[in-house]
Amino acid sequence: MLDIRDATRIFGRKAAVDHVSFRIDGPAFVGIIGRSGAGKSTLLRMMNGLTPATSGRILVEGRDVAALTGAAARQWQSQCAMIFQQFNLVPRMDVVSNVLHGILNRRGTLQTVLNLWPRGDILRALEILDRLGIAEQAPKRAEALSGGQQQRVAIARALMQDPRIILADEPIASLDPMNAQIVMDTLRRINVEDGRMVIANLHTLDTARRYCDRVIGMRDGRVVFDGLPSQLTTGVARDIYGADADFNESATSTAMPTDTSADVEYAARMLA
Ligand SMILES: Nc1ncnc2c1ncn2[C@@H]1O[C@H](COP(=O)(O)OP(=O)(O)OP(=O)(O)O)[C@@H](O)[C@H]1O
Repeated sequence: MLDIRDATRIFGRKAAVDHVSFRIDGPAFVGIIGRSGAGKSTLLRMMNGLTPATSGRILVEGRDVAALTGAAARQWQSQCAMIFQQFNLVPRMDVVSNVLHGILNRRGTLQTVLNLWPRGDILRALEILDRLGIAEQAPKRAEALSGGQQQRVAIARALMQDPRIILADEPIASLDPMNAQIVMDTLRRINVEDGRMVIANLHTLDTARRYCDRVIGMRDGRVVFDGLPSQLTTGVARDIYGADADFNESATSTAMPTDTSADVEYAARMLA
């Protein structure tokens, strides 16, 4: 379904993404790992057109989405939702309006300015929030929510687009372990229950091992590992991260400590 061929992005004289090729058939959960600057974000942004490719092709069912412009590019972006580390919500706006913003580009300017939404869209936004366990937060301002709740609102906004692919750029890097687990469980549920492909840049190995069907390791813009989580040994990880012999992978751990936050009950339900 997604076939990346020789995708390259050059900034100045540096190749941030350097002749990357891989193919994903079907709705897999794929993790991309690598040290800071390896090219993970640039690759993700190339997939949905936020960063144009310098060369190469990104084929989705045979169509090169890297070559799209104008309305066709925007239409592809709506099928390929993106989630960011910093959530990218409108902080002073209520949660349900933030979710409705997922379909902003399908609406007229006047409706948008007046913040008028069809009843059907509002009900769908509330349904999605309910599914993600945060329906009771709908009337609150986004800025009043915890980081984990805000990331779930961002996921709800992505789902509002009804995307085929969800691209998550370090979705849990700003969260404590409990919320990180809730957000990853949520993404996994969407992947399994809806059959949507999820590609997530992850900064911790244990998360990649635990949630992904497949892991791609990047180093200096290139793919240096592409395999199953079980093949991601400490030696392989050391190679991906370019770390020396005293590489300690527990430093990249998000293991969950005992915690009694308000989200524990929801986490327990998700994990049951
Ligand atoms: N807009 C830009 N202009 C110039 N250089 C850029 C730009 N975006 C990324 N780069 C460079 O491209 C390289 C890859 O960056 P990228 O953000 O894709 O890496 P990353 O693996 O996602 O790192 P991190 O985990 O720190 O986000 C880096 O050297 C970065 O400085």
